[in-house]
Amino acid sequence: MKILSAEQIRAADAFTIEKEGIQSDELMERAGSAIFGWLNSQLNGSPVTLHIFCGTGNNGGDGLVVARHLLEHGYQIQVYIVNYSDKRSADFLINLDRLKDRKVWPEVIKEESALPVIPEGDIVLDAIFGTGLNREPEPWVCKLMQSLNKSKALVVSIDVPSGMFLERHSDPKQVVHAHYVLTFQHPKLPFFLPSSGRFCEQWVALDIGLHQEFIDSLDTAYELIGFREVRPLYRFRKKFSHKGTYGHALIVGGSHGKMGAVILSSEACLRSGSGLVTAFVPGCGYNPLQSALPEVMVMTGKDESELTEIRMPFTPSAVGIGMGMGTSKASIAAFRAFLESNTSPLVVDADGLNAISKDRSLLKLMPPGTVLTPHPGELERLIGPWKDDFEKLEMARKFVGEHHCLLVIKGAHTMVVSGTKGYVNSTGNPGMATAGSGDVLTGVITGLLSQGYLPEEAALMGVYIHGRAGDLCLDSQSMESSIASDITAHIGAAFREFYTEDSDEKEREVRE
Ligand SMILES: NC(=O)C1=CN([C@@H]2O[C@H](COP(=O)(O)OP(=O)(O)OC[C@H]3O[C@@H](n4cnc5c(N)ncnc54)[C@H](O)[C@@H]3O)[C@@H](O)[C@H]2O)[C@@H](O)CC1
Ligand SMILES: [K+]
Repeated sequence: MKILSAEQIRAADAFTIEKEGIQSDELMERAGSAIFGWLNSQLNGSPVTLHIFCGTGNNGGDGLVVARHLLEHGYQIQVYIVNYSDKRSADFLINLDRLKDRKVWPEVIKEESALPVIPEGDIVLDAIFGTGLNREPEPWVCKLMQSLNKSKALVVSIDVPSGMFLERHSDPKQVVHAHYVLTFQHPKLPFFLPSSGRFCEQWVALDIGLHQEFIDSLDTAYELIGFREVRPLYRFRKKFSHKGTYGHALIVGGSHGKMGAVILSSEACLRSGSGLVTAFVPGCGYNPLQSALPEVMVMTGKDESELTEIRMPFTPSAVGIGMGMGTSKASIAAFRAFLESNTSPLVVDADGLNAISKDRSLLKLMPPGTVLTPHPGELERLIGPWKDDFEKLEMARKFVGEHHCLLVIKGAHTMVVSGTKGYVNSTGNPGMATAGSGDVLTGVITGLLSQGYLPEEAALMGVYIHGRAGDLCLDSQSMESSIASDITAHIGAAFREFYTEDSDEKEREVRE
C-alpha cells in the first residue's frame, strides 16, 4: 500500500473532488461519516461522553462532521474549537453552521482560556491539526495537547495525531499521544518510525473513496508491504524441478561460542527453499553443525576457533555472511579475501557489517545488489549518527545510492531501502526481539536469493516471511517465550499462506 506525502494527499483529495464533480464539503462529509461509522461500531450507543477538539482547518471540519453524527445518534458530546488561528477553512465554517443549526455551540479555547477538565473514562476526539500542519504549534496549543495526553481519557485522533509532521521530526511535547488513529485511506510514514510510532498505538485506515487511478499513478517514496504486495512475488515450485533448480547457498560465519548463529541461519536458509546449503565455519563448528542439521553440508577453515580463511570450492547461488564471525584482524582479512573473489548474490549481517564499518574500503568489493541487514546500532556504525528518523532515512537512501546495495533496517517495522524507495514491513511483533532472530532473517533472505529471487524481491519477501513466521509463533508461544528457532519452525506456515485455498480469502481481507 502506498504511503503518500502531505502534498500527494492534497493532490489526491483535489483530483477526487474535481473528477467526481463533488463539492469539497462532500468529501469532508464522507471522511467524517467514515470516522463516525468506526466509532459507532465500537461504542455501540454507549453513554460515554466524547470531547471533540477541533482546529480551524479541515481536520477540525472533520471533527465537526463527526460531532454532528454523534449527536444525531444520541451520543453525549462536548465540542471545543481550538482557536489557534483566525482563519477558518470554508468547509470548517459550513460544518460549524450545520452544528449550530442543531443548537450546539462549541466552547472556544483561546490562549487565555482555562484548560478543559476531561473526566477519566471519557473519550477525546483529536481533530486539532491534520496533514496541513506546516509549523510548530504555539506554546499554549502544546499545553492543551499535553493536558489531553495527561488525561486518563481514551484518545482517538482523526487522520493523524495532532502536531505530527508527516515529513519531518515532531517534538514529543508538541504531539497528541493517540491510543487510536483513524486515518484516511492510507497510513502515514511517521506511524512506522520508532520516534513517532509510539504516538499512534494503533491505526485504522478508513476508505473515503479517493480516486484509485490517481493514487495508482503516484510515485511514492514509501510503501507499506503486506500480503497483497508480497504474494505476487512468490514463485510457485515447478513439477519438473530438482534440488539444483533452487540453488546451493553458502552460509559463512561462526566463532568459538557463537556457532548457534550459523546453525540458525543455515536452517532458515534451507527452510526458505534453497536446494542445498553448505556452511563454512571454523573447526570447532564441525560437530555442532553436523549434529544439529543433518541436511546441511559443512566445510571448515584451518583455525579451530575463528575464521581465518573462506574457501569456496563451488560457486554458490547466494552467500549469507557475518553471523557470529567476530571482527578479529584475521577474520576481517578472510572476509576481504572472500569479497575479492566472490561474485554471487550476497547478504551481509552482524560482524560482516561491523567489519565494513571498521574498513569501509570493503564496500567497493561487494557485488551490486548486496543486501545489508543492520540493526540500529550496526546501521549507525555504517552510515554515521543521525539527529532523527527522517535524517536517518535520507542518509540510508544516500548510502544505498552510493554503494549500489540494499539496506534492511531492522526494527519494529523493518524498512527495506532499495534504490530511491523505502518499503515498510507490516508483519512481526515484539516477541521477535530475541537472540538469533536476525540470524534467521539472514538465512531466509539468502535462501530466497539462492532460488533466483532478485535482491529487492528477496529482501521484501524475506522480511515479510520472517515477521509472519514470528506472528504465527504466537499461536503456541507468547511474546516472551518465542525464540529464534520457533520463528524458523513457522517459516513453512508463512509460505503456505501464499498458495493454500484461503490465500485468496486472505488477500480479500487485507484489501477490505
Ligand atoms: N482536503 C480535503 O479535501 C480533505 C481534507 N480532509 C482533512 O483535512 C485535513 C487537512 O486539512 P487542512 O489542510 O485544512 O489543515 P489542518 O486542518 O491540518 O490544519 C489547519 C490549518 O492551520 C494552518 N496551520 C498549520 N500549522 C499551524 C500551526 N502550527 N499553528 C496554527 N496554524 C497552523 C494551516 O493553514 C492549515 O491549513 C486532513 O488531515 C483531513 O483531516 C478530509 O476532510 C478529507 C478531505
Ligand atoms: K488530528
